Amino acid sequence: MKIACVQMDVAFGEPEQNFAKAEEFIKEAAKHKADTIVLPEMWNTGYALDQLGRLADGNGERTKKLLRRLAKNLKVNIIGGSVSTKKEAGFYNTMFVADRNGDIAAEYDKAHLFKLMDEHHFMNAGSKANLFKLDDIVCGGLICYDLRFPEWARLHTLKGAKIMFIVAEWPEKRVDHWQLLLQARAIENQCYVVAVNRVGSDPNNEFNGHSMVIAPWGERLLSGESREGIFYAELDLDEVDKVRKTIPVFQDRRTDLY
Ligand SMILES: NC(=O)CCC(=O)C(=O)O
Repeated sequence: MKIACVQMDVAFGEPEQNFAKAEEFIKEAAKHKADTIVLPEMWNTGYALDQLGRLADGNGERTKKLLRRLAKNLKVNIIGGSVSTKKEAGFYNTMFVADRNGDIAAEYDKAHLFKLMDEHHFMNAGSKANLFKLDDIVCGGLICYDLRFPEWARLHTLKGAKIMFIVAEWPEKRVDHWQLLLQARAIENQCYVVAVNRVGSDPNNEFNGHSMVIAPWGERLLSGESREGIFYAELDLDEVDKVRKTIPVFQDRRTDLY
């Protein structure tokens, strides 16, 4: 599976600009024969949390329409990063996934809200896991701060995920945590981790990308520097089974102890 990580800058509180840019990036990645294209977190509005009443996507309709159209026309899978959505109960940080047929394969509301960026004052947390199939491969999808909760990633790999997609607006000042935690999640879960972070800045933070693709043995297949652009990597899914056979962590877990 050829992966395209769209490490884009997000215009703060400017969905029109961001929708146009995301579309251009997706088209460019499709030209490079990507199978699966991944966008970053909250790419429609950025963390313009006090403007969500005006800016958030109503039930994600605009986002779903864009992703479905592009996925179907270009015959690609799209992990739509996440967008701010307005649903009946309030605002959410929502990931939509569209498959090559143009169907929505997943809708996931971020489960862990990040207090340091005030998310809990404005957003509601989701409470469902995010498992979906792309080209017959079981995948999981997490959003940014979710990465700090190993049990959450584990729950997805216990249910069969071989690729974990993680989308983020993870500030530069903690990028060392980002890199280490991503590598740890890949090694401990013996799965591919595909992680896309934004670049640029908003009124509160600087973001320096470092999107990463990590193999199940822990090798960094991609470390996306700090510039805006698309970064590519190839996944060989047989590697997951090989690594899980070599060190059978999933069989050796002491479920009688924990
Ligand atoms: N957008 C987020 O959830 C940021 C998480 C983060 O920066 C962290 O350190 O965790």
